[in-house]
Amino acid sequence: MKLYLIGMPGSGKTTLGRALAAHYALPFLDLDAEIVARAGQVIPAIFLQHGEAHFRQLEADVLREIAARPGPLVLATGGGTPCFHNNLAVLNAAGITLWLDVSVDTLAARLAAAAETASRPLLATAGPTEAWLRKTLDARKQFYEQARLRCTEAACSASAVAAQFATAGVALPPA
Ligand SMILES: Nc1ncnc2c1ncn2[C@@H]1O[C@H](COP(=O)(O)OP(=O)(O)OP(=O)(O)O)[C@@H](O)[C@H]1O
Ligand SMILES: O=C(O)C1=C[C@@H](O)[C@@H](O)[C@H](O)C1
Ligand SMILES: [Mg+2]
Repeated sequence: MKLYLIGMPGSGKTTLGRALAAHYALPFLDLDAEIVARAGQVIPAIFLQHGEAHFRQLEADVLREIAARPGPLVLATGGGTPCFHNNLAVLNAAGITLWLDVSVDTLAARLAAAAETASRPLLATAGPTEAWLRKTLDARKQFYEQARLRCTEAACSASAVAAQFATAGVALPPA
């Protein structure tokens, strides 16, 4: 069983993904990091040199490769992953999707640091962070809502999510 974390930039997919992988003793992968390794360029450079459409194609290709691998893993997706190239269908077909449903206020506070913005090209070029987050969440919610499971902000810790999985009968290795 593969576990796929989806949600807005700053919602904590990478952070929670690492924690859940440790909790269940599963391999952890971060889709953004896999794309960087494949392209040999950091994400802002991919956007700058080749544009978003090229990034989205790479993202879709690498996602499908990971989904086709045998064995369980935890994958932190990119913020936009479920919203392009029918990726949501791939995610829901091959594993359990979990949406980290975090408020715009919290996202804005977490992403306020300059280093957080610089590594996220859509944010870096968008103008005021909070307005971009609100507009983007409005557009993406229809995709995120199709996740099989959802954690709201206070319950997005590894222990709370593991308890939710146990209740939902999600078949992951015992912690
Ligand atoms: N539960 C949490 N409580 C407080 N801060 C958090 C929490 N989860 C993540 N953060 C912080 O928020 C920032 C963004 O987290 P993270 O990189 O895990 O988000 P992400 O969803 O992977 O973002 P992206 O989509 O851009 O890759 C980091 O500085 C991280 O330390
Ligand atoms: O929200 C988005 O569309 C993105 C989020 C990041 O995880 C990266 O995948 C990239 O910067 C695009
Ligand atoms: Mg991340």
